[in-house]
Amino acid sequence: MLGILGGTFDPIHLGHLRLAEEVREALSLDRVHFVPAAVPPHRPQPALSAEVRLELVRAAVAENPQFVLDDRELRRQGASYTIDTLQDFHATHPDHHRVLILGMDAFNGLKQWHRWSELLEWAHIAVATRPGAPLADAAAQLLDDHALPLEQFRRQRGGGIIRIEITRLDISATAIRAALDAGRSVRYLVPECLLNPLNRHYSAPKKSQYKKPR
Ligand SMILES: Nc1ncnc2c1ncn2[C@@H]1O[C@H](COP(=O)(O)OP(=O)(O)OP(=O)(O)O)[C@@H](O)[C@H]1O
Ligand SMILES: O=C(O)c1ccc[n+]([C@@H]2O[C@H](COP(=O)([O-])O)[C@@H](O)[C@H]2O)c1
Repeated sequence: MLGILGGTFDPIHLGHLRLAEEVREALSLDRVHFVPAAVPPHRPQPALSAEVRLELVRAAVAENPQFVLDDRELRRQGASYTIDTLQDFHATHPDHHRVLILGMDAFNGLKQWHRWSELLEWAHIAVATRPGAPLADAAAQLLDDHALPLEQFRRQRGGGIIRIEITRLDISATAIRAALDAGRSVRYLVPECLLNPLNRHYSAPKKSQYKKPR
């Protein structure tokens, strides 16, 4: 089974990496594809350019052989709808079952997604706990309607939703951008190898493809 972790990754942080690692382990996934969104739907556009977000994800996943940088959304035109991404994974990896990995905040908003009701035709969903994001009532109903025990989840090609308790790391890209903007340290919130590139992008906005953080 392949894990698919989509995100704006503006920037990628240790919360994303632990999310991927713990879900990979819990579900015995072969690997996790990190898929940066080009034009993320339903939110303001990212502060960092797509090229910079891609390079930061590349550096962050480089040392884990079970993590893969996947730039398919950056190669597409227009909004990065997850339904299109899942269908594309089906085309490129027809022999692999797919698991879409979501933090609870993202799962709570799932019913606002483009063609959301078709997502489970193309993948399972794994929902991970996240501090500050309790399971909303409508999402709890969705989870109940599609919950599958682990054994069946592994056997079935898609259609199941599984909730996974992960280490609760209260880290967000929003807080990281605010710290960088204010010139504060983000050490131990992002992988060590991202500190220099991030500080560069935030201290030299005019020379890079940097856009003013919102
Ligand atoms: N600390 C975390 N714990 C669990 N899940 C997380 C965590 N951070 C991000 N995620 C999940 O990772 C996916 C991509 O998140 P995203 O790139 O939007 O990061 P973010 O930190 O939520 O960013 P922002 O603060 O800009 O909204 C989403 O499914 C989100 O729920
Ligand atoms: O397909 C959609 O309509 C849709 C709506 C909102 C979010 N998503 C995807 O969900 C992932 C997490 O989104 P975000 O905004 O938390 O970074 C990312 O891959 C987005 O492209 C997808």
